[in-house]
Amino acid sequence: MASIIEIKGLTKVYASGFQALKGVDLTIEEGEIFALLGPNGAGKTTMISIICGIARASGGSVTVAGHDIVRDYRGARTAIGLVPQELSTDQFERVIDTVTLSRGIFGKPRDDAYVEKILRDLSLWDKRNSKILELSGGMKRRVMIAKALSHEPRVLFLDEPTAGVDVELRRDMWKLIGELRQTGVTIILTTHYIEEAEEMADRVGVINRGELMLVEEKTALMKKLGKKTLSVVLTDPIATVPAELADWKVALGADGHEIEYEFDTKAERTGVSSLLRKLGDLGIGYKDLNTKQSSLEDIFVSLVHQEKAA
Ligand SMILES: Nc1ncnc2c1ncn2[C@@H]1O[C@H](COP(=O)(O)OP(=O)(O)OP(=O)(O)O)[C@@H](O)[C@H]1O
Repeated sequence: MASIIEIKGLTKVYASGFQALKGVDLTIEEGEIFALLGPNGAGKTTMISIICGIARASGGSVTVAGHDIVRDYRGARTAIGLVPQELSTDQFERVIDTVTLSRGIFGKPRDDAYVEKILRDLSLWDKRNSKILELSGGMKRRVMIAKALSHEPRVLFLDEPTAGVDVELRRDMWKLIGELRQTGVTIILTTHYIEEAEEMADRVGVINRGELMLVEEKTALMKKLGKKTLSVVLTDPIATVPAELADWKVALGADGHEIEYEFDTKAERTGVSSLLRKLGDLGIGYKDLNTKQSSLEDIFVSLVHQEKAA
């Protein structure tokens, strides 16, 4: 895969003296969905704003589709579509007009067929003659995406695409973003929601206090850092954990019907078979076994935790 964005040594010091980015290096591959995950104030919006030319970097360099964001601002900006956190569009304008106008602002020739295509892709075609203010919140978000895609960008930034929306709309948005990726556009999204990154991203970057702490393929990340929980479903419930199981640090679940054991999938000895043998020795019968992979959320919390401890 070819790279589409190259970020090298990016720093940002605000006028207040606050250092929001501390030397970020990152390459985004064309066609991927990259999720930038981090707590409040981590530097996500600062980074996006610099790439999109809304804020100035204090140091380092960024190229988008081969265009330097400072020396070749126009080239870089043309390659980018940005869906900001806040809805920002004239509420009285008709959907089709606002999207057509956005395209014009980028100096692209009028192309009604293309505008129709994105409105159809985003299920907005039936609403094309509605005023923005007549639309539901979910539809308004779709209009923002249509506007961002109006000039045929190669990279689409979504800054917290599902902040403050209900579960149904969030799932809708995920589906939509998945469909957009089929069109070949590279998608970078920022999110607080680990579930969102887990659901959609090919790669995940974790940013905290202006530093990119890790960038990994999502599945590799889950495998590498992931722990699993084994649930042993007992034939008969038990009231307390027998002292003989102290070495495994198990917990009781499901009102004493399950024994839960967390183990490290990377470890040479996971302790799973010895635990099961021990249960046999103790005459504790079981009828089922389940394992559950820990989520990206656990990984994220443990990373941020490790950094704090360090
Ligand atoms: N104009 C500014 N002047 C001074 N400090 C700023 C400015 N803008 C942002 N900051 C600070 O820079 C840090 C990073 O902010 P940024 O908005 O990039 O974080 P974020 O990761 O996007 O957070 P959130 O998830 O809350 O949007 C924060 O501590 C913020 O207070």
